[in-house]
Amino acid sequence: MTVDRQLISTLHTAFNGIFQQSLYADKVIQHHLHDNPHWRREDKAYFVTTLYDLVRFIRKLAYASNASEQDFWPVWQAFQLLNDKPIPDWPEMRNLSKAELLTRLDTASQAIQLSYPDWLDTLGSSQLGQQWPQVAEALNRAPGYYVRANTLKTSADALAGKLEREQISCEHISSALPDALVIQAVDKLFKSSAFQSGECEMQDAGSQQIAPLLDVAPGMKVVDACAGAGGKSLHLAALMKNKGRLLSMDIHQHKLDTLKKRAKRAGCHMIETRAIKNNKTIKRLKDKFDRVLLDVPCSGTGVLRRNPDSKWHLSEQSISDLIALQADLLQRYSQMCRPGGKLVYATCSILPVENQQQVVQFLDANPDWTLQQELSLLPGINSEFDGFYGAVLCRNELPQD
Ligand SMILES: C[S@@+](CC[C@H](N)C(=O)[O-])C[C@H]1O[C@@H](n2cnc3c(N)ncnc32)[C@H](O)[C@@H]1O
Repeated sequence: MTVDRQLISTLHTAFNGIFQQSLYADKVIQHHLHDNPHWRREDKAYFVTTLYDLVRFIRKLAYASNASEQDFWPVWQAFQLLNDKPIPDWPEMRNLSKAELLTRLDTASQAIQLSYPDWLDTLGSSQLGQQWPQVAEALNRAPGYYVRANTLKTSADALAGKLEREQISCEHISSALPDALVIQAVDKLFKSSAFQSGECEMQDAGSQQIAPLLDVAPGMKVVDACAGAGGKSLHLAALMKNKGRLLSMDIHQHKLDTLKKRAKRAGCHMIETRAIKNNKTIKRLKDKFDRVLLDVPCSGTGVLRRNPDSKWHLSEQSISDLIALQADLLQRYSQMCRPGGKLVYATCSILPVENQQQVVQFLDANPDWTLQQELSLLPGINSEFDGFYGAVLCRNELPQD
């Protein structure tokens, strides 16, 4: 295989956009794909997978090639060598061999070998012990792509047939995830008629395991208090068969606006949205709901496969701020649940300090709640999907007089 100079020059520009101008990798990728419509399918695939891998492994590649993390050429050359890809005869290439790179890496620290910041490697090890290296490695792999059949409009079988007819090959995952399909050719999905007519939503198969924890039924009153753009609200509406009340809230109106558009496409007419302006918005809803979903802001460490650049943007301080916010939201927003109702506390974090430890602290301070069930999806340990956590908490009935 020859290496195309124009493709690699574009990769270089994209790399600088991410590492020198701090642009988000997905935005940079979208921009360059748009600017290069003539690229062949394999060029596009090489560009996207290589750029994401450079982001994932930048620390390791820079160390192995004895270069700065800002220095594209040796980093890219190390990537090519370590992945047994061709090295062109260009003046930018150094006199490097794969054996030399591997020898340097042999004596590198675990954080460098796994390509994580030191502080995150230390935190991961202290939180997950011996499981951490496996989880860290799994989070360094490219993600799979999944859709959820919108059962308000179709079934997973009918959707699979329709996607296949549109040249999007797909497969059922398991009977435990009846509405989930894994798909190839993700680039074709958004233009497909199945997607445009609201018969499916793109949603990781791990994420699809959160809404069912709420054990909703048609006619219930449910609030999704950190709804964002509505991935889980749409799933809840489908599980409720569009019957009852589903209030989707967030502090950001623009996310709720996106949610409204998605809800319209998906035919989820039961969804009402409300922006949270202050604590009064929450207090007014005290004891009002049968079910409360708190899909709280978190480190996103469970979804690093999709957002590999975020491991370089996170910090110990940002995680400790998030932990304080999560505890506060759990305490205040849980009051919207009626006695006898249920709340699901969820994150896309793999860190117990954002998950189990938050729940233990909440239960210690709130004896009228009990833990019914916990789900902890750890990539590389018990899940091939993204990392998610969900705890089902029940608010005890008030004692009868
Ligand atoms: C993990 S994301 C939610 C993802 C969403 N549930 C989904 O499935 O697509 C967390 C959301 O919490 C929102 N958020 C942040 N602070 C909040 C607060 N004080 N109250 C409610 N929502 C908040 C963020 O805007 C973000 O949309």
